[in-house]
Amino acid sequence: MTTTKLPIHLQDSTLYRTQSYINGQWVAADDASTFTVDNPSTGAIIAKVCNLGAAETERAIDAANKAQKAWRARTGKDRAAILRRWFDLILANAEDLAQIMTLEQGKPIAESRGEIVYGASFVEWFAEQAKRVTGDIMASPNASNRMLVMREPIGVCAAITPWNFPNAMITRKVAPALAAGCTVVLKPAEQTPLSALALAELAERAGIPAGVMNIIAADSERSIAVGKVLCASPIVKKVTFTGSTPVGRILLQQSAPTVKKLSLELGGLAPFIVFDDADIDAAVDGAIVSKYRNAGQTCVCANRLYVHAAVYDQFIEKLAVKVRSVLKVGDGFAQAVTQGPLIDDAAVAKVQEHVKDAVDKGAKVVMGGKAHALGGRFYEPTILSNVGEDMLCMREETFGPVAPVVKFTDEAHVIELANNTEYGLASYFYSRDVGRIFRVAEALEYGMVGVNTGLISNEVAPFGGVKQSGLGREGSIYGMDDFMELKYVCLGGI
Ligand SMILES: NC(=O)C1=CN([C@@H]2O[C@H](COP(=O)(O)OP(=O)(O)OC[C@H]3O[C@@H](n4cnc5c(N)ncnc54)[C@H](OP(=O)(O)O)[C@@H]3O)[C@@H](O)[C@H]2O)C=CC1
Ligand SMILES: O=C(O)CCCC(=O)O
Repeated sequence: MTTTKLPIHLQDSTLYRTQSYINGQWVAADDASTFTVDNPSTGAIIAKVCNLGAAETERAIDAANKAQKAWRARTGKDRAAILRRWFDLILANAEDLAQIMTLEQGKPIAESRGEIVYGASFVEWFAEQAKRVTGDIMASPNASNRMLVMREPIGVCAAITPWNFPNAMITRKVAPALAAGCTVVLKPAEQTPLSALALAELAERAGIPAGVMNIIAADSERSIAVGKVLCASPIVKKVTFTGSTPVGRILLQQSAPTVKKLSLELGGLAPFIVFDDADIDAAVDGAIVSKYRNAGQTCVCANRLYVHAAVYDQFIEKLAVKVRSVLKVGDGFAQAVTQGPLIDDAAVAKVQEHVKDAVDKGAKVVMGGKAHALGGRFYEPTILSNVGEDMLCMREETFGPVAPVVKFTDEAHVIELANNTEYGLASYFYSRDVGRIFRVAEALEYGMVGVNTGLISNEVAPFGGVKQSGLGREGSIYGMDDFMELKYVCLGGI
């Protein structure tokens, strides 16, 4: 653990871990190497984190495998009690966890506090679900047979998580895995390992046994080797990943030789449609939440806004007024800030590229459209009008605070445009016509549809996408299914 002076004040400084966690031990890299983590608001180095690799990952898999037998043998009720202690500890330490998150991820402290509660909700939910695993008895076509179906934990799971939700993407994977009786080896993103390691510290205090939850921190280069080991291992039975579609494809490919089960939460290109019968003020509020949460760095962010011609000017005007009045860019720790920095220079470059491409092709900058005066990784909340389908921001996930607004006139055509993508994660629309609500919700080729709301995520909802946005669902009553196998037992000679 670190004993050097921390860059922030924590009530409990022992949550600020820089070593990885394998088999209940805090460990450094075999070669003692480290990587730096910075504060995206200032660029200041906030930690040197041990940089683990392939050999340490093999040991973590081995530990998870050894722990698996005893963990799965416990009752669901027993596992639930331990998860519940983890949940209580996360909430008891919520302020420290939020401080760590804003420090390494940059999001406004209010959003970090919200994410800790959101992340904890998955631990509570799956602690409850651990007690509710059931099987089935089927009517046999043969009178002398009896047919049973049991649910069993799949075994050792690998989890790879992104930087945009450094807490909730971990709990949304680890909690259902542990509840089901699986053990886990998790690799967080290079940019946000501290939140993951703090969660491991609390897991240890909660009594999660050695080897059941292991965390391997690594920089981007070593992450590739870690990923290869996790995918190639015949011991690992499942990979669960949140991140970009290209990396999802790599993991799928790497897992083919060992025929693993995969859950993939990948990129999105969410359409946000405002029909002419919509409540425009509500649509503006929904667009702000959906587009600018986490500075536009979520996979369910509205990426493409389609607004009916009859309300287009009114919508843009109201959106611009609201963005100016409610969004404040700055350091996530500063008072009243709602928009932190982007995660790194590459993220800023991607946003700049999308805006430049749009402007070059004829888009009009309604507001923003440039780096914020604060400099660094801060980018102005941006609205673009006169947008066309050929622009990059309409074809690729921008992952930044840019709202391209397109005019449409026809319901069938806008559905066609919304569906004209390889992605299928979240979609949104605003309408007060009940017939249209059903028609459009059914026609959108997406895993999730928000109707008259821009915020759809919670622990009860099945989160996930169709097409190349991924495989499987997280959270909800279905979230443990991906961590369990069905076993059919046939009793003969009755
Ligand atoms: N669906 C979503 O929620 C997310 C989507 N994205 C999208 O992806 C874009 C790029 O973001 P980025 O952070 O690069 O996302 P990545 O998909 O590259 O990273 C997500 C996670 O995967 C790890 N990873 C990357 N490559 C490999 C590999 N070959 N083997 C094993 N693990 C790997 C990363 O580790 P490391 O950090 O060490 O490289 C990180 O833990 C964003 O602009 C956005 O469009 C990004 C994050 C989340
Ligand atoms: O962006 C992601 O990777 C997850 C979306 C956050 C959420 O709404 O759960």
